[in-house]
Amino acid sequence: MERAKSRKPHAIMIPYPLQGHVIPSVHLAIKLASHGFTITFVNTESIHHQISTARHGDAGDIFSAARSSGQLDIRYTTMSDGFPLGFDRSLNHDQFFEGMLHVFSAHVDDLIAKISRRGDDPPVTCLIADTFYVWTSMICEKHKLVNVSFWTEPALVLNLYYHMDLLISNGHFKSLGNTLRNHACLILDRTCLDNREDVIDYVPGVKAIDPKDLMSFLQVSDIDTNTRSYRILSKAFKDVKRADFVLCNTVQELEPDSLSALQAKQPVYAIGPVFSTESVVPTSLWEESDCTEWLKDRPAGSVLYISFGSYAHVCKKEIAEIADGLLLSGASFIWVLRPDIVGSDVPDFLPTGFKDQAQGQGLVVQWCCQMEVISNPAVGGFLTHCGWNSILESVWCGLPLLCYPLLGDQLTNRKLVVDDWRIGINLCENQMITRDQVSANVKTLMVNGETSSELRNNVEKLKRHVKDAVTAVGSSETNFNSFVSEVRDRIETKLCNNVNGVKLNGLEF
Ligand SMILES: O=c1ccn([C@@H]2O[C@H](COP(=O)(O)OP(=O)(O)O[C@H]3O[C@H](CO)[C@@H](O)[C@H](O)[C@H]3O)[C@@H](O)[C@H]2O)c(=O)[nH]1
Repeated sequence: MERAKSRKPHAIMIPYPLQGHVIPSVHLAIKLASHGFTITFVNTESIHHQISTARHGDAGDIFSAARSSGQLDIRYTTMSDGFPLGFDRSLNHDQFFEGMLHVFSAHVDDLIAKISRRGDDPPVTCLIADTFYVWTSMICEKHKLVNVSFWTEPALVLNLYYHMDLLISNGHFKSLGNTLRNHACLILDRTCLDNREDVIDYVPGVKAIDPKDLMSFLQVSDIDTNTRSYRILSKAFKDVKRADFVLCNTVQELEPDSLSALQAKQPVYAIGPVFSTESVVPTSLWEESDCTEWLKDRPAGSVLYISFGSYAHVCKKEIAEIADGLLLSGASFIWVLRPDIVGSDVPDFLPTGFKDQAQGQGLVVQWCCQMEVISNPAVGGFLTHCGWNSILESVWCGLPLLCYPLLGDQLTNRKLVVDDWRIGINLCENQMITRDQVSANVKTLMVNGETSSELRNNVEKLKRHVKDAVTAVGSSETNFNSFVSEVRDRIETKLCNNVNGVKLNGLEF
């Protein structure tokens, strides 16, 4: 037993193969390694290929600089996601997610078996996988690993998915499976899928939430979408209930009620924000533009930073209205528009002449180092799709937000930002976005006035909570240390249970 106790924990980490999941996972890997873990970090070959392409050459071992600067034991490997490198995952989104649902686990199984066979020192004892994966408990049981789920969205969103059964039984979310059970609806009449529209006030830890603020996947009335996303969600959020630990990239003080409700069910730790302002690990999937020169002589707080993240798409019409609204507002801006923002088959999406008209006022880039740009004193506001990383990063930099949620958790995140914390405003009030609304709201955010200063005061308060949380005595740091100690104990217990001649991933007793 003593031999087992003195060994370092060795965790395999598998982020979801999307930018907004890879970035916090990389930071978590570094944090765990600096607390004595050995980490084997796994990117899909496709993600590795995109990182390499963005850097115009093979990115190699992305942790090599972090390893030598911090003497961290992080190993790096890649695995197939089941599709060839040339397969356009953005364009063939549905097919890709079917693969994630049905094929990915076989590759994970293979990889873990391979790592176990080669007898790594220390042996693998733990798996840290993204909460959206549907296979984690099955893999952990098979390979006798401690199961850690990493949640990269707000605790509120986890809490709502966690209680999907309540939403279904109360008629606020009618899954297709539920509908099919109802014989009267067998004709698949769309009205059968209409969800209740009154306020949801029965989810533990959620005071009240309007159904329009639920994650988009729980608001669908389209049958095909409903079946596909429901199959992933129902499996993943059943599976998370079997995790030994759940790590959330959020802050206890920001979401105490949802966290308490979840903590009453299983060990859930708020350890966020998990990011570093000086990361040496390449993670960008697109080539970054350097905006420093452009920002150099801009007055403090004068530039609006705009990004819709790495995943969601925006249609050409919306881009045109935002573009015109920006010109009308007269505000300076940096606008990140990734090449597949409309679709990877639509290369030209900006209105003709926009770049010329915006010269001097704005800069359009395909990607940048967001943390570096929004930390620049010239930046004074953030027009965002409400991705959770962007919200945390914006709060960290004390920037108020202009919210344009597009899908998934972004709709729920908007509620936190605008309604609960009052650190942002909506870009538009109803579905249809217009240039006049864009211009008016950009001005409200960027030009000094009552609303702008109230938002700035509120975001400063939140920023203090977030920064305090990661100090040595702060909640996130304390939670992280408890997790490290608990996971070590759990590994030991697991090893004890496997004693008496059983060999666990190459570890002998
Ligand atoms: O030019 C850019 C734009 C973004 N980023 C970074 O990319 C990440 C983007 O993450 P996020 O803001 O969360 O947006 P998405 O990429 O859209 O993230 C996905 O993952 C998030 C976390 O699970 C979810 O909240 C989102 O809804 C989902 O779309 C952030 O760390 C940004 O700093 C850059 O470095 N450069």
